[in-house]
Amino acid sequence: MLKTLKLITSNEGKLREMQHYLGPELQKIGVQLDKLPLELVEIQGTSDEIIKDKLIRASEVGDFPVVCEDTSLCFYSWNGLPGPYIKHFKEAVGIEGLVNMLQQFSDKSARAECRIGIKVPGKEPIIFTGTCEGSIVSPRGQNLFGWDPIFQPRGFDQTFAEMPMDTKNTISHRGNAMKLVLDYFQANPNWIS
Ligand SMILES: O=P(O)(O)OP(=O)(O)OP(=O)(O)OC[C@H]1O[C@@H](n2cnc3c(O)ncnc32)[C@H](O)[C@@H]1O
Ligand SMILES: [Mg+2]
Repeated sequence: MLKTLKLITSNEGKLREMQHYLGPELQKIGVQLDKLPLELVEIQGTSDEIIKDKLIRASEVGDFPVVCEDTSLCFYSWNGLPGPYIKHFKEAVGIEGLVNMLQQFSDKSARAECRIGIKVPGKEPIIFTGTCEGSIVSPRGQNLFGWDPIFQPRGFDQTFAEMPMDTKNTISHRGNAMKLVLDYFQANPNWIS
């Protein structure tokens, strides 16, 4: 019988990417990824503090294995801001506004970070972090997931929004964190039983 891991997020884009990449791979090792669309409360703090707290809140949703995620977008010219507050910045000023935040700086470089937290009842929480270096550009691309149209990963001519999901998942912050999740499950096959 498959063991179930509930993915808790309010974000359809994250759900899609995580189910697309993790779903089939986890199934091969006997774990079924199920979705639970729910917005967890997020504290203020560093990205590490936020995911730790978010994971505690996720584990309080029910007595079953849970996975949650938190994404940061860090501008080097802004010493790491907006960071974990990117959602609020984007809601306040839009993606054009995010591009404008860097107008006066020649350094447009940015780092995307993804933290995936997993909590199995009775076991220690585990957090996996993946990053992706890139730069902030004028919006390009059809995929309208978050700030994808303005993030061009280093070494690529396309923004995330111009790439197929498969390509994005092989290089992205989330893809890199998801690889670590799979490595962990493969090394610890009985972890969630
Ligand atoms: O319920 P949760 O999982 O928290 O979903 P959320 O949308 O609130 O997500 P975050 O708190 O992690 O905030 C991250 C913001 O960055 C956006 N985002 C997350 N991952 C992204 C990605 O891979 N590409 C573009 N935008 C992304 C997302 O839409 C949010 O506006
Ligand atoms: Mg959130």
